[in-house]
Amino acid sequence: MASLSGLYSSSPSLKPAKNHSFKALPAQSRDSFSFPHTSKPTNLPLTLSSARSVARDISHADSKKELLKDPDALWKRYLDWFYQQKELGLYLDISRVGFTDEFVAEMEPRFQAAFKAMEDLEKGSIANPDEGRMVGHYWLRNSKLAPKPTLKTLIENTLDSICAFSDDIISGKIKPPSSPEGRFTQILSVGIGGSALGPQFVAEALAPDNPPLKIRFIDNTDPAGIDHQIAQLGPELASTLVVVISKSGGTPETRNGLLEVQKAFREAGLNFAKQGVAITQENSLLDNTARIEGWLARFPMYDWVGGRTSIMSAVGLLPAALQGINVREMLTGAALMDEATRTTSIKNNPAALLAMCWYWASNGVGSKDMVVLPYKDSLLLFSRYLQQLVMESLGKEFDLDGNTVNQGLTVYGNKGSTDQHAYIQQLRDGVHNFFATFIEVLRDRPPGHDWELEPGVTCGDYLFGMLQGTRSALYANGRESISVTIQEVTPTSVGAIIALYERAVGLYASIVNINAYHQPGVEAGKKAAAEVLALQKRVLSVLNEATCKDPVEPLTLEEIADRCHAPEEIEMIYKIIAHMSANDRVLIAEGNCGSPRSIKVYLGECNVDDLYA
Ligand SMILES: O=P(O)(O)OC[C@H]1O[C@](O)(CO)[C@@H](O)[C@@H]1O
Repeated sequence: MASLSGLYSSSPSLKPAKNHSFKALPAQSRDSFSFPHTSKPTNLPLTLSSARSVARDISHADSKKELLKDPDALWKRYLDWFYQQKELGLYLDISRVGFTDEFVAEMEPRFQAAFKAMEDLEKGSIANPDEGRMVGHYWLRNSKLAPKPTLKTLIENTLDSICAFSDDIISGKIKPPSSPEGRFTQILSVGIGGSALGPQFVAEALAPDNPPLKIRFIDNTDPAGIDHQIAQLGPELASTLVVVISKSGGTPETRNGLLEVQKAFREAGLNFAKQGVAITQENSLLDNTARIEGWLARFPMYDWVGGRTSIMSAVGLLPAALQGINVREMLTGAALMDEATRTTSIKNNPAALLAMCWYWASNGVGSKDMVVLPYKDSLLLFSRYLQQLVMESLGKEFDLDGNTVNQGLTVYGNKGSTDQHAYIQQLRDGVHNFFATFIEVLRDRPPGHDWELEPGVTCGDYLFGMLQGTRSALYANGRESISVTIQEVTPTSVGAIIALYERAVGLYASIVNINAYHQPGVEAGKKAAAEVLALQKRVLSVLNEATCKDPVEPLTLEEIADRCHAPEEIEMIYKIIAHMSANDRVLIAEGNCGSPRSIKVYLGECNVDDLYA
């Protein structure tokens, strides 16, 4: 086995690399931040703007080379910008991001405005103007901040009822009606987006090896995926608590998941209502269904908590508590981080430091992607969780003044060191379109479990070495990185990093002047999907009419499109037919579906009732 020193010897040395593309001094205008800092082949003619961009890169690369040549200066930069939240044992290192003092000074007024906006938001301003809503996820971990006493009471009562309900489920006081086990053993969580990603991340990060209830997720309308989850439960369906989560209560994927699960319950002769729990806004479709059908329990979601920041509401807390995770500690960790990120000094505010680095690294226009690399298996889903938090919040067409800005920040990542054997080759040597965030966890294993797999070296030392080696290798090749360090993966530290990123996203949105709390783009896709399903119904009706003729009249795609009065939708009609035909639906497609021009379609049977519908 290679020794650790051997491992390092194959790493690139810390010498200045060619083709740096670090930034120089910040440009003065908003406009000048819009030049992506990708390295450009120098044999191509340079436009004025790209020449300016390259000039900034070269100038900054020079200062970076200086730092690389001078470890003392780098260490000083490390110490100068090192942030620590003592109570949480959380550190932030931004020394490997190349911002300058001038840049920090330039950002100061924007940050002061962002801090003020955040203060107003926490006091209950309408921080989501498009939807006319307050944004109150910070109140969930400090109910005293809620702008009205009724909200404070609601938050506290909900938390108490979550804890009491989960205690009763775990202890067996509340039993499934027909399970031989006599207690609930499984959770089947049905929800999507913010109604799944938080619970998934928390389960992966914090659930004990043998939780009182194991959790599974249906987070899509993929029938095979749903079947798989139900099949995996097998006879344990009888002891499964089905937690249906949807803030709006009308999301189609979640509704479909619920209907499929209810069908499975019927087929197994089980009473779904006695095992169903709803987490949703009062009087939503889901809430009304649960109330009318008499489900086991209902927990509230609030108008003022967005899906992607709902992890500290019943959405995240109930599934966590049912798995035996200490949700009050999660809330404490988040509250401590909230406190730390309220300071209006950029240098002492870890969320502001993150937002500032994101701005620097991506020129404030998302020109570079954020690669999130937790070196800890249990944090595997953090990047997926952040994808929604960051991209749904920041990916916006218009700014708050109505200007077209097409903002965003792309997030991806999986975990280290696994990714070192996948895409880190490109990060080190390939297209320079990213900055990295390392998440470091100092504690490798619970105390007393460690052992040395070779003299002086543990498995965790290797993981540590891989992280540090990758950070150095990236930096040596001009690739910027942030490091967030926590002591251990605990409910407190997980609560803290969630709160850290929530606040960083909010501040970043302010400094780029966008609404972080709406998602108009998602609606466009949902609307288009509904139109496809409406078109499918028209296609079926046209085909039914042709099938009911004597003799049956098989139709070409053109004929179907004409009769649907949608000639412009012929491609979609073809796709609808190909999909239905692949699924053995009533439809018969003569010819080869791979050759759209050749096919003629009719239905397997004529439905006379539909003719007059
Ligand atoms: O909780 P709901 O209302 O079902 O929504 C699920 C997800 O869908 C979105 O609205 C996007 O469609 C997300 O913002 C949200 O987290």
